[in-house]
Amino acid sequence: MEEGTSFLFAGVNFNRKKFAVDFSRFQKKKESEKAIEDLSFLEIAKPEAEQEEEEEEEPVVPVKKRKRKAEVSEPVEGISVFKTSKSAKAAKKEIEKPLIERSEQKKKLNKQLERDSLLRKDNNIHVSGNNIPSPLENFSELSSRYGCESYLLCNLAELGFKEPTPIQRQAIPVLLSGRECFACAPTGSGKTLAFVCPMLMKLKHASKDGIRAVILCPTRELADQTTRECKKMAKGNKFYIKLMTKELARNSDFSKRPCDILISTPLRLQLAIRKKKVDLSRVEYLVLDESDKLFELGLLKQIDSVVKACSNPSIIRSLFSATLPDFVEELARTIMHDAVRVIIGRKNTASKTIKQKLVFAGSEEGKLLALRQSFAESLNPPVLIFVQSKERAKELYGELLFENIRVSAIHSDLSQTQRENAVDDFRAGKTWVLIATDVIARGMDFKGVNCVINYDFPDSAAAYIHRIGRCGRAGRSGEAITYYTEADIPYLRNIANVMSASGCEVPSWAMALRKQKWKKHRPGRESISTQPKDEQESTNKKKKRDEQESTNKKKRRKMSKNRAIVGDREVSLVDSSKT
Ligand SMILES: Nc1ncnc2c1ncn2[C@@H]1O[C@H](COP(=O)(O)OP(=O)(O)OP(=O)(O)O)[C@@H](O)[C@H]1O
Repeated sequence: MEEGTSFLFAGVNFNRKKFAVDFSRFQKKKESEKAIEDLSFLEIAKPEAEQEEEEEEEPVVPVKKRKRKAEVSEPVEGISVFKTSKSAKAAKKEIEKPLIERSEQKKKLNKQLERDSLLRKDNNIHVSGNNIPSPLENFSELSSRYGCESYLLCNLAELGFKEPTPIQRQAIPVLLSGRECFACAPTGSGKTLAFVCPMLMKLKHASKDGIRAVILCPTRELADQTTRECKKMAKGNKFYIKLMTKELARNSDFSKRPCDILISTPLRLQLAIRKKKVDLSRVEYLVLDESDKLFELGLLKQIDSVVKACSNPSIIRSLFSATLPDFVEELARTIMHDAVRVIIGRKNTASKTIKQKLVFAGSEEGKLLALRQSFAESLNPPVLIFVQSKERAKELYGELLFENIRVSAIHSDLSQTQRENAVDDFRAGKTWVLIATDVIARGMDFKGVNCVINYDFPDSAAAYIHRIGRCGRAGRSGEAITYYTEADIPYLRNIANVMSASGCEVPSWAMALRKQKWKKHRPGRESISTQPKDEQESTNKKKKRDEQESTNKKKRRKMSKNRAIVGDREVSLVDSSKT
């Protein structure tokens, strides 16, 4: 390994030999078998159980037992052949008691295992790992099994959460029992609560002993939303919950400010680590939300520095996402210990409550016409429209602005305040249509979005799942429309597969297309405009001329500031020796 490269990168080429022990832990085994194997008291009871079965098949009494029987007493016609002593009887009872207890325990355990597997089956929960805790039947088990404080149960009730969602049923007990976890569950299925609730329960109370939990999110918007959700859940218990802003990352010394839970994007936290503004050595819980995004190449180094800085050996790490590619699991296994894997439904599938549709738009112009037509016929706001770049977001915004539709756009060229306003206005219903790049494709919880339109074809199946997952959340229904052009056809099969896996109708020819080796699909597209092409060209030329003119003006103004007229000569005021 290169010097300075950390263990996280070592996992990129997952060495199965080197990690044979860890790897073997994740080999699939029957859950019930495992639970039985792992309970120490059953290790003693197991041979006995086997013996019982043997006894049923073969009526021969084992030597040991016969001997003991003879020692105790064998009444023949009412007379004891051997003298029975009180102490022998007592000894027999003593021996029998734990055996009975063990067999009772075993019966109980088997019943529990049956209940667990039924509950998991009903909720489509798939688990693997050692000795996995029982799923929750209801929220009140949080207090009966784990001593949850009443403030948290009150908050759940206040939020109207009557029953745990499938991911919450299983991931909460896993984390509460101190186990690491990687979890994959559909979009909008309540993953946030699945990691926030056990975190609050384990941290118990606010403290000033430094940062104890970190949640990493791939975007500022999601970090902001998670902070708000965390605060809602913690209401009534004065935890210090902080969102890492740029300002805090640069200038605030966290050793001087109390912080129990820190929520950040990887970039900001890495900056604070580099500037020695945070000490993460006491962190007990680390959550990587949207973990597959965080494990993408662009963010991997930042994640690595956070993982390294969280040096507490008893840290509990967990990964959550609606999509969990195999490479992320393999990478995660190299850093996690005895982790439990929880998958709800099938891995990498879209939420079943979304009606998905493909629309052939032919060309870029066709897309705009199709969009206008669907707005005229059946606009059912709020609607979220995804495009592939910030330039295209601006172009489409320009086109829709004059259509008497309350529209706004969000992309990375906007300031943070502008981005926040766009999200807030959409949430508050001030705008009906939000045009967005993939910056808000993941994790954002807009409660009532009715329809997601993929104006530009998504660049991967995962992007598709996350984008359309902005509607159809928490059991609500939603609609997803994906426009495609000739350029997108080779990539249609990946999306068609996702659609078909969640029970939507897909044209058979799309499923029969050749399998593409996946690479990000972002083709060059004509600009979004209904202007005829020659007009478009002249508008573009004019735009360019105006831009050039304004840059020249700025330059001239700057230069004239640095020059003065001395006598009849114009001289430079800039010290030429310094330039
Ligand atoms: N037990 C529950 N009962 C009802 N609603 C719930 C429950 N838990 C969470 N929710 C609600 O479900 C919605 C989706 O939750 P959340 O944002 O955590 O989903 P998610 O699985 O993280 O989605 P994504 O994959 O898009 O990030 C939220 O509005 C949340 O308030």
